[in-house]
Amino acid sequence: MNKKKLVLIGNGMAGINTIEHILKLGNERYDITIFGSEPHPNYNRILLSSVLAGNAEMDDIILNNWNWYEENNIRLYAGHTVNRIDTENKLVYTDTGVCEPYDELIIATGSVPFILPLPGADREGVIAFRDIKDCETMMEAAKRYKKAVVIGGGLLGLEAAKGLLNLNMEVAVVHISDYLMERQLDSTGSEMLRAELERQGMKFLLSRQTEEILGDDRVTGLRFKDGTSVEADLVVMAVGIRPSVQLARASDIEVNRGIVVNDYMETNRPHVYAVGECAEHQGIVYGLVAPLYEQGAVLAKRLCGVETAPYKGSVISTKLKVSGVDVFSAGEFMDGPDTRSIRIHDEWNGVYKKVLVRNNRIIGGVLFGDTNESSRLFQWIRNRAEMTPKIHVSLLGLAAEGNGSGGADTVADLDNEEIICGCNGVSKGDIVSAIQEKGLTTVDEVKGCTGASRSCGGCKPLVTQLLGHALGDEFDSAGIQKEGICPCTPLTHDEVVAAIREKQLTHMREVMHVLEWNTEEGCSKCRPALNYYLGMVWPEAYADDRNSRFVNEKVHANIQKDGTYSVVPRMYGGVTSPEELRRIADVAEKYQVRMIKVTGGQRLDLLGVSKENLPQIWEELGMPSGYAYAKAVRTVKTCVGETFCRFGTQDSIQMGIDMEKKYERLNTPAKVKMAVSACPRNCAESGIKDLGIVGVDGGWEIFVGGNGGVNLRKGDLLCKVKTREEVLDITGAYLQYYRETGQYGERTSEWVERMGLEHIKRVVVDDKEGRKLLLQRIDIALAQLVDPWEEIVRDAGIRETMFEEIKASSL
Ligand SMILES: Cc1cc2nc3c(=O)[nH]c(=O)nc-3n(C[C@H](O)[C@H](O)[C@H](O)COP(=O)(O)OP(=O)(O)OC[C@H]3O[C@@H](n4cnc5c(N)ncnc54)[C@H](O)[C@@H]3O)c2cc1C
Ligand SMILES: NC(=O)c1ccc[n+]([C@@H]2O[C@H](COP(=O)([O-])OP(=O)(O)OC[C@H]3O[C@@H](n4cnc5c(N)ncnc54)[C@H](O)[C@@H]3O)[C@@H](O)[C@H]2O)c1
Ligand code: SF4
Ligand code: FES
Repeated sequence: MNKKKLVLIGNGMAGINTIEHILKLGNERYDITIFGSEPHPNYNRILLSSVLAGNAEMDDIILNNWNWYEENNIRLYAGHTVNRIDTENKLVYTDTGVCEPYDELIIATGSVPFILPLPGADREGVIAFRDIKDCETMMEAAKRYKKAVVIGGGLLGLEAAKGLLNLNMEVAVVHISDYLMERQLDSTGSEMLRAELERQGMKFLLSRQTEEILGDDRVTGLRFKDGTSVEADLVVMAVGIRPSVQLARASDIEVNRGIVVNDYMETNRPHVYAVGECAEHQGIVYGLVAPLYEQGAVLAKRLCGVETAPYKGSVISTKLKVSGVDVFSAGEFMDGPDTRSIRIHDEWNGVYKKVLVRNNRIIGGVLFGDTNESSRLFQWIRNRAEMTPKIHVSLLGLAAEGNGSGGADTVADLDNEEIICGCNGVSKGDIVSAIQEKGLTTVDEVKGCTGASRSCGGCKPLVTQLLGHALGDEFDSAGIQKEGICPCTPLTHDEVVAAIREKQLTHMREVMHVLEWNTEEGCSKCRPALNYYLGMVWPEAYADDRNSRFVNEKVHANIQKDGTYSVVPRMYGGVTSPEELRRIADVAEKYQVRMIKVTGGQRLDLLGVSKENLPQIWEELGMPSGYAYAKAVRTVKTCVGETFCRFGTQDSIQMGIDMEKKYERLNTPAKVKMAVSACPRNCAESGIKDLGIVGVDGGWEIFVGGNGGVNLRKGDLLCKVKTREEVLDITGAYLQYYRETGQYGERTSEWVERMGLEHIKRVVVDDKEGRKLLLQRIDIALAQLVDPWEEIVRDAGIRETMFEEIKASSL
């Protein structure tokens, strides 16, 4: 059957959720192409608040990595914005010159933050909070500035403010109303929230309307309509969002506030659908994922020809994601002439519960301080349940139990239809049957299997309780805490490596089979990890599985946001020569390389190379790969050292070259950056490298576990040695020990903290016999390595396979 072309505009949460549903339905109909303005794979926007607050890393919030697109034969244009849709001829056009035909088109362009049209709103330091870039800007600003002001005391503003507090900024929230979260809370709940947030260090400027943003180039403060002002060197606007509809409007698709859709998410144009925050259904535009996912499920079925009930709108609930503050709100919460309420206000415990009733039906509620009952309350609200003496007693009973009620009894009491994960619409029954039928034992497995806890993560405690309830005596609470590699297995990284050694497992399939993976092929999380572990344990016998590597490692170059690649040849110790520079210049001219950039690792990066030209460029450069794309030893940065510098006490350049020549291409759990400085002035920044060497009088100091990236960490002094040979011995043993005990993806900065510096010292420095064995093992590993660029240039077979793969992949 000839496949139809399905095009999705918007690589965000709602659009990709729809595609996931289509894939689950068994996608035989469509060739899928996705356009996304952001240069990232699909990520969990909700958890940006957690990243900002320091409770998650950027890597943790990727929902579907680059490999997922490849594995599902999806062509992704990341960093491409669609700027025109021709609905007559069924074509979409991008700002990058791509034109793509479609048979069916989904618009999922989300929202844009509303920026108050104030004088000075374009000053540096005035931002919104919507995407990874904003989050990074805030994290950077927090390193240099002290005073942050957030405009808007809604969900987003308070989560941003809490994140900035955690980043050690002084934070004031400017709010237009006289109480916070007035769209979700009544005045009592809001007062309690304000008091708690003030206790945590937040300041509030309520009932203020900003008139002007002050400053020259960069913001210095805000002036309000009442004449008062506040100082600020960072301003975050969180005053609501607007559906992103310009594209649809310009393409003659009906737009009101959002893109108007019917109960099947169809727009007024044939074969064009809209889903997510950009869509308007029965006059409502939603701004939370739960309704957007409900829309996606209906649309996916519609597109796959599976019968579906129409989408009839959603009842929504919200939870604030600020640690130490439990707030839940759903349905109506403001008293009216025709409403009655049941209220529990326990000032001693800091708990407030309010349930609103109209015509004896439960129509809404607020929980503050104890949100354990939120699922049950939400269920009552969704069903417009009748207020009964039983529910009344149950509500009062909850008050008597006070803060922290819940636990096993709470989940045991829930009906099977009750929704545990509001974001993904997963019920207690769904989770319990998945646990029982598929033998799940961890939250991660439940997440992989049912989707519960995959979005805001607020339901994780309930999922954990359900596991305990469903497994009874078999429930291993310690086991629940351990992090499995991925949802395919409950085993941890360490357990898998131990089993590979003990059971002599030598192939990926064998590992999955013997260790009872619950998927046949594994997934994009476990396959690269297993490929690394098998290669590390069996360096001579194991044949690297290229297909299990991430796309950059497969093509030995870094993909850039515009779909081109970057080429970084190795320059040992950061030293080059006129001949090398000439070759680089010739190649750059011949292949019209867009930019040559000096990298932080002291090499030259050729940017904007088209994939077809990669092998010719490698050949004509005649230099080894710099491995700038791999989980491997990257660079050794050096200072000029004693040869040229007055302060130099050692030959840092030669030491750097020796180390780089010895360890180049070595696969490691995560990238490894090194540096050698010839005196403690540390011009090569040895103190923030995975391995940093510093020359001192009569020897060298070896620093480990440094990191100059997002999680800045100063390296620890491992030991001091006298000779070049000792440096190579200790660094070799250190690298091999990291290779053997590091978890795939774990940088040395995390590994050193996990293992403990003293322990590493004992193994690598004090235990001479052990060190010898580590060095023997690293030598075996190093002996297997060949330069991938040279191999591809030399071997037409490999080149062809790689090219087929590159062609098949749009990434
Ligand atoms: C910090 C933060 C915390 C949040 N917390 C919660 C929460 O706790 N619970 C909750 O339910 N919701 C929360 N939300 C809201 C939730 O993230 C959104 O409702 C959801 O992401 C919307 O999904 P979407 O796919 O409609 O839009 P988006 O996720 O915004 O995706 C749209 C994508 O389309 C791209 N795009 C737009 N125009 C084009 C174009 N012309 N061409 C190509 N690409 C285009 C955009 O760049 C974007 O990547 C939060 C939002 C933020 C910012
Ligand atoms: N935990 C969650 O569920 C969560 C977290 C973050 C974001 N979100 C979603 O992201 C979207 C954006 O969130 P949001 O908080 O920006 O939107 P919002 O519309 O919910 O809140 C904006 C707030 O800004 C206030 N405001 C408006 N104009 C103002 C002004 N001139 N000065 C001061 N305050 C002003 C409003 O009174 C309102 O309380 C929403 O859809 C929200 O639901 C949800
Ligand atoms: S680290 Fe010391 S020796 Fe090296 S360049 Fe700087 S000052 Fe000179
Ligand atoms: S409630 Fe948000 S992920 Fe489950």
